[in-house]
Amino acid sequence: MSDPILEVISLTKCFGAIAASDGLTFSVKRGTIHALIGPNGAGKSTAIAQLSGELRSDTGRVRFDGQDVTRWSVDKRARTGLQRSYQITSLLPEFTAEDNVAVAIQSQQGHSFRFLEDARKDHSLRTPAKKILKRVGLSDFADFPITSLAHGQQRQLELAMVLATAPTMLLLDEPMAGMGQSESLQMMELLRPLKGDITMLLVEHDMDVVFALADVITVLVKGQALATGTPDEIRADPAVRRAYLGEY
Ligand SMILES: Nc1ncnc2c1ncn2[C@@H]1O[C@H](COP(=O)(O)OP(=O)(O)OP(=O)(O)O)[C@@H](O)[C@H]1O
Repeated sequence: MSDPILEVISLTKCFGAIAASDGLTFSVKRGTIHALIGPNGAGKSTAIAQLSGELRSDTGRVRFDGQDVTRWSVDKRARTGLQRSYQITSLLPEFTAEDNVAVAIQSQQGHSFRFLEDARKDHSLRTPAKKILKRVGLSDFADFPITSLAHGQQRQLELAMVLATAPTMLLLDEPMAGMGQSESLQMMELLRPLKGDITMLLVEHDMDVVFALADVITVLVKGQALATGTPDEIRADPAVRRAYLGEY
C-alpha cells in the first residue's frame, strides 16, 4: 500500500509576476496523512486549489490513482474520489445536520441538489446518514438545525458531508482553523482513524497538529517543495529550520 496515489509534477501557477506554485513536485503515498506546511504566502492554498481543480495550472501535471487528471474539472476529480472538504457555506442552513448529510449522500448517488425534499423524505438515506454523523461524533446533534451548532460542530459536519461522498483522498485546507484547543484535539481524533481508508493531504498552520498527525510532511517555500520527509526528518532538516521552523 505504499504506491503513490497522488503525483504532483512540476506544477506552476502564476498570478501576474508572482509564481504561487513554481515547479512544485511531490507525491503522496496511499493511505497516509501528508501535511503541506510553509510560511504565509508559500503557496499552500494555491496548491490545494490546483489539486482540487478549482485553479487551472499554467504548466505541470497531476496524476491521481493512476490517471492524469490535470485538465479535469472539480466535479470529475471528486467523482473519481479526489475531494476537497466542504465549506460550511455549501451546507443548507435551514436543514438539520442529518438532512444535510442525507443530501450529500444523495448527490454522491448521482442525483442533483434539486431533489432536496426527496433526500429529506428518503428513508434509505437515514441509516447511512446516522452512521456518518456517528463517525464524526455528532450523533446527539442529528436533529439540530445546523445554524444552532457550535463552530467546532459545524466543522465536524463539514467532515461528515465530505465523508458522505465516499472519497479516496481528501484535500483538507486548514480543518482546524478558528478552533480552540479542545475542538482542535477532537478534530485530530476524528481524522486519525480515517487514515488507511482515506488518504489525506492536510494544510495546517498549527505545528502541534501537523507533527502529531502527519506521516509525511512537505515543506513549501516560494511555491517549491523545499523538503519532504517524516516529522522527525523534517524537524531535523537544517534547511527547513533555517527557512521556516526555527526552533520548533
Ligand atoms: N487569486 C490571487 N491573485 C493574486 N495573487 C494571489 C492569488 N492567490 C494567491 N496569490 C498569491 O500567491 C502567493 C501564494 O498564496 P497562497 O494563498 O497559496 O499561500 P499560502 O501558503 O496558502 O499562504 P497562507 O499560509 O497565508 O494561507 C501569495 O503571494 C499570494 O499573495
